[in-house]
Amino acid sequence: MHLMSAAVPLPDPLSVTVRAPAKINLYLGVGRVRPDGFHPLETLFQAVSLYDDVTVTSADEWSVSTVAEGPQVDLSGVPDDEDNIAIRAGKALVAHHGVDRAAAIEIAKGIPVAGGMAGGSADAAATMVALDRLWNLETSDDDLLAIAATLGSDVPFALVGGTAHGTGRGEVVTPVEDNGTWWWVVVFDEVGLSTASVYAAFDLGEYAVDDIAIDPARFQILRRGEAGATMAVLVRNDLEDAAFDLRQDLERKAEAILQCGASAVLLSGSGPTLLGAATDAVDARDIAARLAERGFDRVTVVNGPVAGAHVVEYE
Ligand SMILES: C[C@](O)(CO)[C@H](O)COP(=O)(O)OP(=O)(O)OC[C@H]1O[C@@H](n2ccc(N)nc2=O)[C@H](O)[C@@H]1O
Ligand SMILES: Nc1ncnc2c1ncn2[C@@H]1O[C@H](COP(=O)(O)OP(=O)(O)OP(=O)(O)O)[C@@H](O)[C@H]1O
Repeated sequence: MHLMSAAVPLPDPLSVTVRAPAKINLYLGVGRVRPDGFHPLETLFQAVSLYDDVTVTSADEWSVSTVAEGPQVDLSGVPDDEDNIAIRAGKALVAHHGVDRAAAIEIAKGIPVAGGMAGGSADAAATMVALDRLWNLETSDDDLLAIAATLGSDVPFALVGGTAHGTGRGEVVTPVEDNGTWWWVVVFDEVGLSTASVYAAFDLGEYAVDDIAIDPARFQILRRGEAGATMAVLVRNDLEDAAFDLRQDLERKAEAILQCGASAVLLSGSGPTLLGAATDAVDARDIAARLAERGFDRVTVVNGPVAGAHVVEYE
C-alpha cells in the first residue's frame, strides 16, 4: 500500500498543505465492549468529498488555528491548544523520529465538528503527511499507520481513504475494491454528539449482536460498483439505536430524508450527521432541494470514494 506519492519536487518547502477527507461508515457492525473499553468493529469505511485542508509551517513552538469552510462548521468545540489532535499528531511524529521541531498548523475545516465524519481524525492524518513532507522525514507507510492508530481509531483510514474494511477497534484498515461512485445527501446537525457517549448508550441499551461480520454480498456490491438501488442493501449502522436514544429528534429527521426520496438513510458513524442514499448526482441534488423546501438548511451533496490525505500545495 502506498500512501505517499514517490517524488518530492524540492528539498525545503516553506509550507505544505494536505487535504484529508471526511469518512462515512457504509457498514458499521459493533460487538460487545472489550476489556480496554473499546468495541470490536467490522466496518466498511468510505472517504467522501468533504474535506479539511491543513497547512504546516516550521515554527519555534507548536500552535494551531482553525477557520470554518462552510455553514456546517461550528468551531466552538475545537481546541486551540495542545489538546487539538493536529498538534498531538505533530508531536507523535516528531517523537517517532526523535527530532526537536515544531510547527504552526492552520486548519481550514469543511468537516463538521463532532458530526460522526471523523474531522479530527482527518486533521491528524493531514498534519502527519504535511509535516513528513515539510521536513523530508520519509516516514514509512507502516510507521505512519502505526502512529495514526495511537491517535484515534479513525485516523489510519483518513490516511488510506477510498473504500476500506476496518477491523479491530477500527484502526486495522484494508483497502476494498470499489468500482462505484456513490452519491450521498448529507444532513448536518446544529449540535454535535460525543462518540464516547454514543458507545456508552450502545452498552446501556445492550444493542450488541453476536454476528457483526460483513457478508460477502456487500463486498460484491462494491466490486460491481452497483450504486443506486443496491445502497439500501449495503448500509447498516449498529450505533443507530444508541444515537437515537440520545437524540430522539434524529429518528424523525431520518424519516424526512426517506420521504424526500432517499433510497436508504444511514447515521454517519456515531452521528448526529445523517446520510441519504441517492442513485446519482441529479437524484442527490433533487433530494437535497426537497429537504431545503422542508426547512433543512444544513444539507450538502457528496460522493465517494475519494483519496485519503494528500498534498495539494507545496510552497
Ligand atoms: C464511530 C466511529 O467513527 C466509526 O468509524 C469510530 O468508532 C470512532 O472512532 P474515533 O472517533 O477515532 O474514536 P477514538 O478517538 O479511538 O475513541 C473515542 C471513544 O470512542 C469509544 N470507542 C471508539 C472506537 C471503538 N472501536 N470503540 C469505542 O468504544 C471509546 O469510548 C473511546 O474512548
Ligand atoms: N482538530 C480537531 N478538529 C475537531 N475536533 C477536535 C480537533 N482536535 C480535537 N478535537 C475534539 O474532538 C472532538 C471530536 O471531534 P471530531 O470532529 O473528530 O468528531 P467526530 O467527527 O464525531 O469523530 P468520529 O467520527 O471520529 O467519531 C471535538 O468535539 C473536539 O473537542
